[in-house]
Amino acid sequence: MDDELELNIAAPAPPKPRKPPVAAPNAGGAKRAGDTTKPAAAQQTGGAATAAGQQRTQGKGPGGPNKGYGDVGNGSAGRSGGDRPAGGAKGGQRQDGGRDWKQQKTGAGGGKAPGGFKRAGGGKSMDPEDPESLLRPADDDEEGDVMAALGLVASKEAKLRAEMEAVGRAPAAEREGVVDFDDDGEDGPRGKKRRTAGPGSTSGPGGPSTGPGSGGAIKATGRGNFTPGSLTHAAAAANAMAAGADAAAGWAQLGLAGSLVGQLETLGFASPTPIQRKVLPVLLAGRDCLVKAQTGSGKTLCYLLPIINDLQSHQPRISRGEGTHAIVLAPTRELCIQVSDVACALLKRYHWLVAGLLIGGENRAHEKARLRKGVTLLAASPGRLLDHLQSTAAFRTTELRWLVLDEADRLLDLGFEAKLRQIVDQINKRSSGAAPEGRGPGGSSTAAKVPKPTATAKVEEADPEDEDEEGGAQGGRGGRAGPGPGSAAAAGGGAGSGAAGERRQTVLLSATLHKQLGALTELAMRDPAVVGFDVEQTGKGGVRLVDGKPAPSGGAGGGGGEEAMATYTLPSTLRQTWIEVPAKERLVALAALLKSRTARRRVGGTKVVIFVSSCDGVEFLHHVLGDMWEAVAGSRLLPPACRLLKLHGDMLQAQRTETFAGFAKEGDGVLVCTDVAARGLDFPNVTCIIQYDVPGAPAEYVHRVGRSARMGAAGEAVLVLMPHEVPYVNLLRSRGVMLESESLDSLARWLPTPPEDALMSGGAGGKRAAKVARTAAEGAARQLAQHFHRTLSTAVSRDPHAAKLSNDAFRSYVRAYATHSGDIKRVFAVRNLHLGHVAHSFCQLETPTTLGNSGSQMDRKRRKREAAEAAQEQRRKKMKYAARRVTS
Ligand SMILES: Nc1ncnc2c1ncn2[C@@H]1O[C@H](COP(=O)(O)OP(=O)(O)OP(=O)(O)O)[C@@H](O)[C@H]1O
Repeated sequence: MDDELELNIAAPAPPKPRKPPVAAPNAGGAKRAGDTTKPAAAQQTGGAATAAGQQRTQGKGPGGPNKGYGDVGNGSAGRSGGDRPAGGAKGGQRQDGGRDWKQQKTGAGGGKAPGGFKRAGGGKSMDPEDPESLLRPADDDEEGDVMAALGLVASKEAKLRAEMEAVGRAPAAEREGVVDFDDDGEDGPRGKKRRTAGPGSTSGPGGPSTGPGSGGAIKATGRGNFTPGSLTHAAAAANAMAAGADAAAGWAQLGLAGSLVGQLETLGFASPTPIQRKVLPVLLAGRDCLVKAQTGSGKTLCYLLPIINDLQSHQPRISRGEGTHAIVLAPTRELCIQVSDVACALLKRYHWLVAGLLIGGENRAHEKARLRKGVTLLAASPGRLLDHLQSTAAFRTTELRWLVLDEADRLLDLGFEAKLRQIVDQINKRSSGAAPEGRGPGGSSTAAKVPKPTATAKVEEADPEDEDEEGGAQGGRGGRAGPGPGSAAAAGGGAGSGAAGERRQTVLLSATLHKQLGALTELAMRDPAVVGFDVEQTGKGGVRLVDGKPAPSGGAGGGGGEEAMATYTLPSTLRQTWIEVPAKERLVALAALLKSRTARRRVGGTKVVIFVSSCDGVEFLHHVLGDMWEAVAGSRLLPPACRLLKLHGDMLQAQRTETFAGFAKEGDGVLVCTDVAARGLDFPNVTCIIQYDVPGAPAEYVHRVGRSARMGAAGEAVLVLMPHEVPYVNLLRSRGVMLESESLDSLARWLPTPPEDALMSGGAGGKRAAKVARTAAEGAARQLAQHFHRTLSTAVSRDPHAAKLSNDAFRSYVRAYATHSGDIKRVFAVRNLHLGHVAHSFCQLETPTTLGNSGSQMDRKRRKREAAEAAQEQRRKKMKYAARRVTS
């Protein structure tokens, strides 16, 4: 049976009974009656959507009734998907990469001379015009397959081109079940703040003051970037407002309560986006749902609105004492903060519903206290949630009705899969009345008396979230959080059945969701609707998701399989280019790109995000492009109002949160970051994404560039590639991602030039460069830039702090490079790196002969500990100072 391709995740799909919630003991909540139903309007809407033929429920094939799938939206039949990949655990990949490195070093004759580090041959040659050559195993050279694959790519390309031409810059079209928003045109006025308390509103602005943020459970205000009434992705809102009353009716027609519609208007969300129109009826009708939709298309409201609509409708009202009714899981802390902020804003009119946050890096004791009081809607990162599920007795989830996996493909990846399984297991145990370890059954009050597990205090240092982001557990500081496509397919038997599963609605969303079938089994979804996928009939009466073209036989090995075959749709307002840059010119090219992209200030601000593969890399660039640059060049690289910020997983949470909020509020700014900022973050007005270090799988590319061109705004993404990396462009193309090329020479006027005095003091080389500078020939710009680079490198080598940053960054870069997996590894093979030139781009005057220890897990932990100690010392000094002032 072709069970690898089929979604076999559903139990029979009876209408989900809503059990009357069981009031938590000692929670003070009166027993409620009649709270089991959804609002009638919601049900009607859901029904209407079904009747309208949007929804096709298939099922009851030979494989059992649990193969039923509703396809909402695009139902066109397509080709079957790819195979399950052949494993490719990260650890193995890394070892593999390590071997590459060692072999290369020894094979190249000791590696003393820079050239000695260059690849010592090996590896099958790739045809840059043939993306399929990247997918085949090295020994697969059957001509028939090649021609077939090329034919597929060519036809896919032709189709995409035709589509792009047809769409042009025209209004939004929904292609392949994914929504575009370019009908929203240019930026418009922001949504006016209107204080419209809808009919169902129970507490208007003047209502009880205990908003969701005031209960102690939320620290929303000022943390995230969501400020009610200050939508900066105003295109959709403007468009909707232009439609006037009709637009406002849009929310109500979907079946949302009047009070919620009123709050949406207050916040400036005048009408639903296309993806919201599709998803809301499904969720309001009580179904589970898988959603694949473009970055920046409004997926957050797709799940928050049905959740809030559901929670606010209960009579008698839900009380905090009942514990948590909805959990939203997200892979990064910042994304959790963002979701929690939006939830808080939407909950303003429902003071009895409380939103909160559980993320690594925060104080556990405070979180426990909040959980004890009760948090109705939780945004959580997996590690910290699991931690509390296992150790916080007062954390009540018996009433859990909603489980949302935002960026689900990332959460189902290797790094998170085990945690996710344990989370679902814990939730199911609790919901079915079984007590978590060390607790008496059910009763929270009993449980609350259980002595605090001693392990809890100890884990304060060994933060489980260390392993969550940036592939920490595998790659350390220099590690890459590459998705292990299909990795979750190894999940065992479903754990999510029984009472818990029956009551719970589960939602999975991502711009790059694909078929992690095994892990979906764990989630026990029933009869989930799918939005944004193609589906097709299987020969056995079932239905399966179709996402792109099938994998060539034999697969890509390692990281191929399902993800390898996925195709993606990006906002048509996003201009995507790639630029080929030799390794040794990378840094000056980056400087030129930055200058060119920040030179002109856009209305609303100019923001650039630079993606780098390691935390060390971020630290190095932040120092060199900031302070160091100014010292060497005599002037700032960036315009005066443009701040340079950094964000990575090794920063203390307080610094991370500050940067996150700061960059969101900033008018102009440049953020150097790792992939910790690649998913879900909604920084307003990001005008350009620069991928300085290559992403891993195409899905990572999609999420990185998705930080720009959100909600119909214009944006740009530039991918910097070394010559040997150019075939990646074709790989992207085969996934439906089309890039134009830009040449380094087109940036000539922005390349840095050394100050005249530096030239004159630079010996014979400098004098020659000075002469070139005076002739001002355009072709000389790169030469001059090289000279500037040497001056900069000398300055770095003389400054011990900068030299250390440079060393660490170089090593982490090479380590991260070695962790590329699957088909990507054929393009980004570490043996293809000219290490001498790469070292040069990190301002090294000589090629390091050893990769040393930087980037190791231990090293990473040590640095984090040191940073924490330094911060504590600073706090201590501040308190001492404050105390002295008080006494004097
Ligand atoms: N109906 C709407 N009208 C106007 N703006 C909206 C609407 N819905 C969402 N937005 C805004 O659109 C932006 C993008 O939304 P959101 O972050 O939910 O996108 P997303 O699809 O989850 O993106 P990603 O895939 O990157 O996570 C946000 O600034 C949000 O406030």
